[in-house]
Amino acid sequence: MQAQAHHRDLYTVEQVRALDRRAIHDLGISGFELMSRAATAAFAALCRHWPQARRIVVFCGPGNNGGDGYLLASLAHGSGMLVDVIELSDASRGDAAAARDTWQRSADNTHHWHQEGSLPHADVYVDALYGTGLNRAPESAAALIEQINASGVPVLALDVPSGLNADTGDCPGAAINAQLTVSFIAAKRGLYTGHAATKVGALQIDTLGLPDILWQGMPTDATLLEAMHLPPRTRDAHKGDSGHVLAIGGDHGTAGAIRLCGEAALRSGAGLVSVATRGDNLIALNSARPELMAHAVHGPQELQPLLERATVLGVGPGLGQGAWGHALWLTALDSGKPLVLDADGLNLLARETRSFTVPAVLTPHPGEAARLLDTTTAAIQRDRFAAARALAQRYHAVVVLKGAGSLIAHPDGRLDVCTWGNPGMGSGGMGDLLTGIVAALMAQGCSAWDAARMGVGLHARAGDLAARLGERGLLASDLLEPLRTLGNGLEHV
Ligand SMILES: NC(=O)C1=CN([C@@H]2O[C@H](COP(=O)(O)OP(=O)(O)OC[C@H]3O[C@@H](n4cnc5c(N)ncnc54)[C@H](O)[C@@H]3O)[C@@H](O)[C@H]2O)[C@H](O)CC1
Ligand SMILES: [K+]
Repeated sequence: MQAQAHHRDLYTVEQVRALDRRAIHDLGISGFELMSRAATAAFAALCRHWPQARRIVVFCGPGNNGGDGYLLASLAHGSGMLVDVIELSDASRGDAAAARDTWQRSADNTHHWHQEGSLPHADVYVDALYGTGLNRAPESAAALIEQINASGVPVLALDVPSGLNADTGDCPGAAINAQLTVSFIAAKRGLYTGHAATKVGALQIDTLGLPDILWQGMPTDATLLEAMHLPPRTRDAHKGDSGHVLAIGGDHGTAGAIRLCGEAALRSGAGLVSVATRGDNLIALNSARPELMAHAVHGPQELQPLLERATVLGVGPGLGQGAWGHALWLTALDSGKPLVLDADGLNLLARETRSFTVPAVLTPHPGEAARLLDTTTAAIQRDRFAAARALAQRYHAVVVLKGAGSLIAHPDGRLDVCTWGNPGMGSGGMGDLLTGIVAALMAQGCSAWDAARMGVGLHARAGDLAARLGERGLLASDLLEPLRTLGNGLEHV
């Protein structure tokens, strides 16, 4: 399997179709040849992943995804495997019909799927129902998809797990749970975010042996986030060189959130970290982490001198949306300091929209994003790429849309996708850490864009390192040590 030509580029379905057209019209490689190469690549992956497989069932849909399946079935039959093909219809057209004929000539083991029928057992099921052509929730195939998922037989998905939207990562209805997905020619962006995490399984991208020239000059939509960390400190560095983060939050009795934010900023290398919070949080903060300089702030007048000394602000953890929190939030936004907004800092922004002129990073989860765009969480998750870009445009800020496959969007349209992280990170306080990490990186001189990308990557990779002791029971504070290790580029410790 060749490494994809541009290993980090992600494409929309339309852009992949443009690549197909270029392959066919400029390189003179026919659609049927592409289909044959796809089948060959997928069959090789099947044999590598399941070397003991002797019996397979290939489920073929009406389009070219089905065509890939028919040709894979022919290859498997030719290699001596026992092969059944179950098809949704015999209405294939064009290349898919030619592929179906190829299968029919090599074996006549084709069955039409009936809802009441049971599925033949096999070592592996091959999902060739729908690929990039999926344009709505599966109707007739929904019951078949549920049967396949319930069978317990491992599934190899061709190009896209059927039912997953290759553009958005959304599943409008039933969708295949694959153990392995082999996707052709280019990485579709929907394979990396949203429901993809539970549908795709292991993912292999196969360029089908096409020459690099195919991708040159072709538009891409997004980029896979790469591991980043700051360069080592110069030997004569002192704390003043690494900026001063001011974390603002922690209403009565909510010291935990702002403490995690401050600690994460310290562990991410900020030279100084101050905390502006309610007076009754001071003892908790000072005893837990004396390196944090905690200040009791009753209102804007006490906040002002702290703002003047700060390089970057982290606003929102535990802030609340009451009079106190709102007053501090307004003063912070009017200070003209670069900032990271999270949690209630975002909920207040949803109530009083601002477009930022200073470097700003917003870190909403889908619910906060919905409030910021006056829509529903379901709408956000239906197209996370569009939502992240809409937020970045509306607020003129770098936006991190959290969730499986966090997206980092720049107001100019650039977008990175983070594939690290795990479900254990859904616990409280994880977002507070990210706020502190990003603020600390900005305080050390990173642009909002670089700080958001580096911060999301460090946060998620720290979560994966900490999850090696188990995802269940993973706590935000478990990430603080790995954060320091990764932040220094020492991930192999
Ligand atoms: N990208 C490449 O270079 C290659 C792509 N190939 C394969 O082709 C499919 C895309 O094929 P296409 O015919 O466009 O669509 P699908 O096979 O995914 O879908 C078939 C057909 O089904 C209809 N449809 C869509 N959604 C539904 C639904 N929910 N219910 C019922 N019917 C639906 C719609 O009309 C579609 O056209 C790609 O994924 C690759 O596997 C080449 O074969 C290899 C190279
Ligand atoms: K498929």
